[in-house]
This record gives sequence, C-alpha cells and structure tokens, in this order.
Amino acid sequence: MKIRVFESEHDAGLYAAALAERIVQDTEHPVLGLATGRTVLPFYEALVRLEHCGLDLSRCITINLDEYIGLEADHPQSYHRFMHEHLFHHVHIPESQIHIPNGTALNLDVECARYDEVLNRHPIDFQLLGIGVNGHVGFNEPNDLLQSKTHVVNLTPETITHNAKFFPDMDQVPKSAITMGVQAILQAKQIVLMAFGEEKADIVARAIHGEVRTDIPASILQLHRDVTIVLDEASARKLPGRKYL
Ligand SMILES: N[C@@H]1[C@@H](O)[C@H](O)[C@@H](COP(=O)(O)O)O[C@@H]1O
Repeated sequence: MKIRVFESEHDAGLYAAALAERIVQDTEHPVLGLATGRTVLPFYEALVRLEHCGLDLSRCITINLDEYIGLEADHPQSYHRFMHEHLFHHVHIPESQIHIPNGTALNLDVECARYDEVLNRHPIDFQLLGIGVNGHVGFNEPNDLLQSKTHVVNLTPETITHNAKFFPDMDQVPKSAITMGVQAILQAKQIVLMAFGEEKADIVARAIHGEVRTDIPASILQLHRDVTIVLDEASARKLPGRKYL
C-alpha cells in the first residue's frame, strides 16, 4: 500500500486525479470505478479541470459503486444527482457509457444481476473509494461476512444517523442501498482510497494497519497489490510514526 499525505484536500484531489489521468491516457477504453461523498469532490474538481486542459474522457466507461434504494435519480441526495452535478455535467462522457445502480428498479435482484453483467463486461481499471467512519467502502457495511457480488444492503444505524444531516427528517433517510460487492472492487487494477478529517483518523489507521476483518470492510484493501491511500494530515494522524497534531 502506498500512503500519501497532503497539506490540503485540494492537493490530494490533484494527486488522485493525476493517477486517473495516467490510466485514461494509457488505456483504450478506460473503466473508472467512481465513488460519491464529500471526500471525493476535490478529485472530481481536478478531473474536470484536466478535461478542460485537454484530457480526453470521452472514451471512459464509468461504473459507480452504489445508490440509495427508493430515491429517484433527480432526488437532491441521490448518487445519480451527485455524479451529474459534480462530474458528468462538466465533462464529455457519453451517457451510454455511464453506469450507476438504479435504486428505484422494480426488481432489485434483477438490477443487481444487471449491474454484475456491466461489471463483467467492463473490468475496472481505476477504482476511486471513500471510506465511511465505520470502515465501509461503497455500502459494504461492517458485518460477519462481506458479499462479493452487487447486492442490496440494509444500512447500519450508524450510517443512517450519519446521513440524517442531509435529509429534512429521519423518515426520509434511506435505510437501504444497492452496492457493488468487494469482488469487483478487489479486481480493479488500481485502487485509490481518499479520506480527510479528524473523524476518519481512527478508521483509516485500523483499515490500513489493523487486521483484515469483515467488520472493517476497508481493511480488505490490504489484500490488493496496487492501492494508494490519499490523506490529509488530520486523517493520517493516527498512523504509526506520525505525530499527533
Ligand atoms: N456510499 C458512500 C461511500 O462510498 C463514501 O465513501 C462514504 C463517505 O462519505 P464522505 O466522503 O462524505 O465522508 O459515504 C457514503 O457512505
């Protein structure tokens, strides 16, 4: 695992986007596995700037990690909306090359199988990840086991509470989601996990340096041969050898 610590989220985003840029330039039909969340915003800002400076993203196929169940695509908190607002509206990736799970599919089992087909056709070259404060990646929540395939997941009370601040009241906070499983994540050629802020310091240290455990899903990344962890000082402060700020 490579660990890179930056002074600002902006610089971290530039670095992570430069890693994606290299893959995009070197691959005929690059497949980008994409994530949502506040943490990855500097990555998308940097990627949009790179495109404006000439990087050709039109050959990219994008596959998002997850989506809430029950939110329409245009709901302000849907991951569809997030991705269009922060990336797809600003770059030239054809809509037909964009893949996000459909959280309003009538048959969610069929939707999960459809998504796995997409993943089989397009193995991921570059997988961007954030990390939940409980160690989840995508919405692979802490559990006794980790599911390999795309699946429906009941969000943990911790995740629901964490998300509540984005919704007007508790009733509207999604309680379940569709998420890619750990197989497609681990099969990505290269993985970049970003984390910022004091609240992630503990889980980052446990995921990177602790045991590989299903109750810390991100720890499974220790098994992958090409993972870069992109941090700021605050999220890195509990890593061995770093001074407390
Ligand atoms: N499903 C997403 C994850 O993919 C993301 O990593 C996490 C962290 O979000 P943030 O970056 O806002 O802390 O949020 C959600 O739970």
